[in-house]
Amino acid sequence: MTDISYLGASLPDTSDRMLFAVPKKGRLYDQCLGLLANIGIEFNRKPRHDIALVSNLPIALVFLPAADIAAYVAKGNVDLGITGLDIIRESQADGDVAELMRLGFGRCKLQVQAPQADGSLRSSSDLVGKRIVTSFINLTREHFAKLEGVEVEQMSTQVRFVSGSVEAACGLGLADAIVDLVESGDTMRAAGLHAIDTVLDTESVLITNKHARFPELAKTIKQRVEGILTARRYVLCQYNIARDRLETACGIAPGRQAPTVTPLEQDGWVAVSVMVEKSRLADSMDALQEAGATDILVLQIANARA
Ligand SMILES: Nc1ncnc2c1ncn2[C@@H]1O[C@H](COP(=O)(O)OP(=O)(O)OP(=O)(O)O)[C@@H](O)[C@H]1O
Ligand SMILES: O=P(O)(O)OC[C@H]1O[C@H](OP(=O)(O)OP(=O)(O)O)[C@H](O)[C@@H]1O
Repeated sequence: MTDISYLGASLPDTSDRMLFAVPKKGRLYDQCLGLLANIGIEFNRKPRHDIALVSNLPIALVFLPAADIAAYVAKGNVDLGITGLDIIRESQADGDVAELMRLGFGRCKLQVQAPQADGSLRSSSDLVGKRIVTSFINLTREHFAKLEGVEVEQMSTQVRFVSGSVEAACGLGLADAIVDLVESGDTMRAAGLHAIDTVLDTESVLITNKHARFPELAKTIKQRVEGILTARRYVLCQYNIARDRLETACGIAPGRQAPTVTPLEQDGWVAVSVMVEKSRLADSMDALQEAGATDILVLQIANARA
C-alpha cells in the first residue's frame, strides 16, 4: 500500500484510485494543468493541499516537485507522472519507468556552458580535469567519464552539485564551466556564458511504473493525451477542386489516412477535407492553389482520435 500520508494531515482515501503525479510549480506547471483540463480531468485542489481527487475518474492527482516525480514513479509510490526527460535520466529511473509518450512542451537542452571570455574552452574535451558545477550531477559525470573513456570513479574532471542558480558558479569562481538547462539562452548570455556542448535534448514525458496498477486507466489517459497532441499538430484544410486534378491535390496533402472527398453540386467538381500538419500548412496551401484548388479554408481541430 502506498504511503502518501506526508502529503497532508487530513488525507482523502486514495486506495481505489490511480495516483498521477504532476509538477506542483515551475516550468512545467501551467502546461500540465492545461493538458489535464484538455483531457477532461476535473478536480478541486484545496489551498496548501498536494493531493486532489479527480471528480470524474478514479484518479488522485499528487502535486510534487518535478525533480522528484521520476523517482516516485520508479519506486511505484505513484502510478503515472509527468516530468522532464532530463529528470528521468538524471534520476537513473529508466529501468523501472516506462515512457508512455513525449508531450512536446518543456523543450530545452542540457548544455555545457563556459565563459565567453575564455577562448580556450571550445568543447567538452577542453574541460577534462577542470571544475564543473551542475544540478545534474549523474548526467554530467556520465558525460565527462565517457569523454575521458573511464569509469565515473576514475575520471579527473571534478563535478560539484549546486541546487540552483547554476549559471552564477563561473562568475563566482566555483567552476570553470557549468552544465544546465537552456531554452532561449538568455540566462546564460546574461551570465557571460555560451554553449560548447549539448548533453541531452529534453522535453516533458508521460511516464508510468512498469508494474503500475490501473493499466487500463493509464491507457485511457494516454489515448486522451494523444488526441490533444494530434489536434495541436494538425489543422483541417478544406478546398474545392476539379475531379481531374484531385490526384495531384491528394499527392500534395495526403492527410493522416486519406482525404475525405465529397461531390459538389457543380458537375466535375469535388470538395476535399484533409488533415495537414501545421508545420507544412503554408507550403501545402501554395501548392494546392497552384494545382487549381479554390475556396481553400483552414480550420482548427479541438481534439482528434485515430
Ligand atoms: N528554461 C526552460 N525551458 C523549458 N523547460 C525547462 C526550462 N527549465 C526547466 N525546464 C523543464 O522543466 C523541468 C522543471 O524545471 P523547473 O526549473 O521548473 O524546476 P522546479 O521544479 O521549479 O525546481 P526549481 O524551481 O527548484 O528549480 C526541468 O527539469 C525541465 O525538464
Ligand atoms: O535559456 P533560458 O530561456 O534563459 O532558460 C534557462 C533557465 O531556465 C531554467 O531555470 P528557471 O528559470 O526555471 O529557474 P531556476 O534557476 O530556479 O531553476 C534553467 O535552470 C536556466 O536557468
